[in-house]
Amino acid sequence: MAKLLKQPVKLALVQLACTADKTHNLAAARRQVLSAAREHGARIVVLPECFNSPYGTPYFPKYAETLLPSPPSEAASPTFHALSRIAAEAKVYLVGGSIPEFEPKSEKLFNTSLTFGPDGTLLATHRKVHLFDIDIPGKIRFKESEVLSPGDKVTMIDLPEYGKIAVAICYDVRFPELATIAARKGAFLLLYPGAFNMTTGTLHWELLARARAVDNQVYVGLCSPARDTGADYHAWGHSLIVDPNAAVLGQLDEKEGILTAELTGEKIEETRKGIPIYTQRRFDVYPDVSEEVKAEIGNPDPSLS
Ligand SMILES: O=C(O)CCC(=O)C(=O)O
Repeated sequence: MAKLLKQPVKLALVQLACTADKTHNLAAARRQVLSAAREHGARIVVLPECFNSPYGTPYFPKYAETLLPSPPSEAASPTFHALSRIAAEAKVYLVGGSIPEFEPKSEKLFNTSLTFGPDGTLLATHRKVHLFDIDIPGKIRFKESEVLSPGDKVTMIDLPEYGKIAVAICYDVRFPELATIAARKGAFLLLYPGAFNMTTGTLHWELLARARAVDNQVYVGLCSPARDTGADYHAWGHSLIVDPNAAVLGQLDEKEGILTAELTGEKIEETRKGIPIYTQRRFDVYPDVSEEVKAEIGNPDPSLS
């Protein structure tokens, strides 16, 4: 089998303290990404979900930027241009967390992640596919779909010197299908900018990272904003990197910080050799039940039915 990860690579997750001031957030992101590259030697750097705004449905329209047609003007998307410049300055692959995006043609809002290469070119755009709609009485109610529309694709990105990675956003991590398709298409690393909360963070954050890793025998990184108890939404923090055997290589607490880990192809190969689920799958006994499920519960986005 061809090597999934061609050479070792240092990954950094930047757990940024995100404020209501976009200009401040972009300057802070630049400082931290440069530090991840220059002081920690990272070549892939990740920012958190909604890193340049507070997280919450009232904020999405207010902070949204227009990305299409691409490339957007500086006025339409200051964040697009800031991320492109930061990636080129730091000479890293930069998974730019996510930002609220406004698409003028459809007049829809999306939660969108932009990834740039070390020369500052845009490599991929991922719009959050699964919107965060939950209601746990007495704990948390959140309905992204009141304001946002979902994306519709698995996002794979080819990093020529290393191999393929996949990017998705926060609630997307709860859907094993997305991760497994990405892994089967050859991703060595699944990255999720995310902002879990104080209820589901304790319950599921680490569990989901480890689950996606053990399901697929690939590296997984979840990158959160730092917790701000003065904000409306209290992010869980605890950004973490998990290896293909589901061991946690490192995890931050709730404060601002940079987490790094060295990823190697040998670890993926050793894991898959020891527990060879990769070649033991029984596709002959896994029927595609998606049509039956859609017939029973409908499509989550009625516009897709
Ligand atoms: O899945 C969860 O519990 C949290 C998801 C979330 O915070 C998000 O999608 O932004």
